[in-house]
Amino acid sequence: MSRMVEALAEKESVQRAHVQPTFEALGLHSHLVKAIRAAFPKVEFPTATQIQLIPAIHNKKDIILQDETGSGKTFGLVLASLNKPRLTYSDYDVPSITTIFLVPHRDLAFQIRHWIQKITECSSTTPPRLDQVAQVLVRDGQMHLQSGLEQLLKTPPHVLIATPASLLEVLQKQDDIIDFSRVSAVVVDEVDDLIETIPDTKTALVEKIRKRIARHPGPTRQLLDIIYSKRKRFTAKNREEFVDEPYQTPQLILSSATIRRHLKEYFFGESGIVKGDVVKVRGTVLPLHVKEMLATSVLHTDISHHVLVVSDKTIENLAGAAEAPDREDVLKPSPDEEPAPTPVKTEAELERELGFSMTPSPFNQNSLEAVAAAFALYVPSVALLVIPGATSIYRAVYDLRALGVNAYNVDMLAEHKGRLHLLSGDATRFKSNPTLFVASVAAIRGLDLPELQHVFILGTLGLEGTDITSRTLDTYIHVAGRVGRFGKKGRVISIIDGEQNDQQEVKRMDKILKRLGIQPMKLKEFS
Ligand SMILES: Nc1ncnc2c1ncn2[C@@H]1O[C@H](COP(=O)(O)OP(=O)(O)OP(=O)(O)O)[C@@H](O)[C@H]1O
Repeated sequence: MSRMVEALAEKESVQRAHVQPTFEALGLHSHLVKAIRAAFPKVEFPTATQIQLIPAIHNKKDIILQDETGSGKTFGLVLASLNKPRLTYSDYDVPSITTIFLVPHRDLAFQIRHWIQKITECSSTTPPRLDQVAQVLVRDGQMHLQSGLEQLLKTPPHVLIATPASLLEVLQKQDDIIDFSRVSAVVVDEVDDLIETIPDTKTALVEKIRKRIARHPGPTRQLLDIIYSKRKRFTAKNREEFVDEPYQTPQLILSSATIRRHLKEYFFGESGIVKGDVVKVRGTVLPLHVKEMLATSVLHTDISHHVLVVSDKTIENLAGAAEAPDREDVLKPSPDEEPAPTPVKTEAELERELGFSMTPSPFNQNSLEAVAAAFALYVPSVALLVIPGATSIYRAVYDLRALGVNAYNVDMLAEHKGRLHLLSGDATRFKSNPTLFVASVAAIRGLDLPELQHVFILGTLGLEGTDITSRTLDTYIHVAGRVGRFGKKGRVISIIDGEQNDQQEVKRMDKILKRLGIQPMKLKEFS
């Protein structure tokens, strides 16, 4: 670099530092900031969301955090949580849990732990053991809840990351395992996924959903009722009775890109959990309306949306799709990289495959072929395929492999099934054999694979139910939001069966995009 270029770069970084607060200025300890920079060299300055969020967390008031997908909400929550001081249970001199993250699925839990692990490893020459800093509690084939419970008792971590169902189950086994009056904060990440609410209107559909929710309130509601039982008992009228009672409950942080009015009303009203002052941290998002024309504001402009309609004979762009400009910015495959290692199959996997080879597939093979074709055309290193929840991920993987696609189910604990892709850079050396991760909608909220530029959606049924509700639209926003993160370009390609039920699927997709105000674009390689 010439001296002049160096001087200019230095000037720019000085100017930036003047306008943009540093993590230290927001209250993060300098040793933590050092570890963050060492673990994530690309993280230099806080994002706009983090600038508001980190000081708000230190203020201890409840927080509603809403900003677009990929704006750094979860990452900011992790940093602020690691910065919190640890309390101890004075009776036993054992450290208590400082922050509990409630997340909708195991892979997000492991992603968060992986981030914490990276930071911990960079925190000193003799870093603390990971289980002292972060533990995951999920219902998982590989991890028995009993062992999670024992681990929690033996070494309470600074940060506990759990799915609500597993934490509830552990509390039902041993209700005093966590003293919630000692917990500093409870983060409900992807809160609208964990707590379903609906608008207060009187349509038959809304009534049906309301009854279902009343019958099955779900583990998150039950868990928050336990953690915040003291708040629930406290009203303006009985205030006096509680004067002498310690009224200490954890700071509650509700986070998502899509928090609708009816969810806030649930927290402020019906639930009796949120009282008093709440800090609202909002980014650029505009309110989500029942008529969704503003919803694109929560989708990045650098994501383009495409729909391929598939029949026995053709793969076509959706009628009415606009001509797309050339997308040089979306990476093209680069053939000369190192080949990816082929993992050895387990006995269970081989047995499962044998079973599949003898049974007909539930998937429309034309649609899977369209996925395989678009994947081969566009994907440089990694893509995500979202399939309907009622179908088998393993079967989809098997069928796609038969079509020559390097497909895997997402598993953030396994190197080649996601872990390698959690941090940008690690997997780019495997470009010659791009990977397609297959997941259902239930397992993609909050996932962050920095290289991801393509998401495929197989049919509309994965987008929550057969009716189009606000949840369907929010689900599309979250699926699309896996790409276009942090200034990267992205494509969302929906694959729709054009021969099903008088084009019902095509009409449904068209309606979803219209309600979201999205103009689909043509993929010029298809007719
Ligand atoms: N200050 C920062 N500078 C650079 N990169 C950042 C910064 N903060 C977060 N990131 C990166 O941005 C990506 C998205 O972060 P994160 O998952 O926290 O977003 P999010 O808002 O929670 O998204 P979603 O709504 O989809 O869950 C991650 O790869 C993270 O490492």
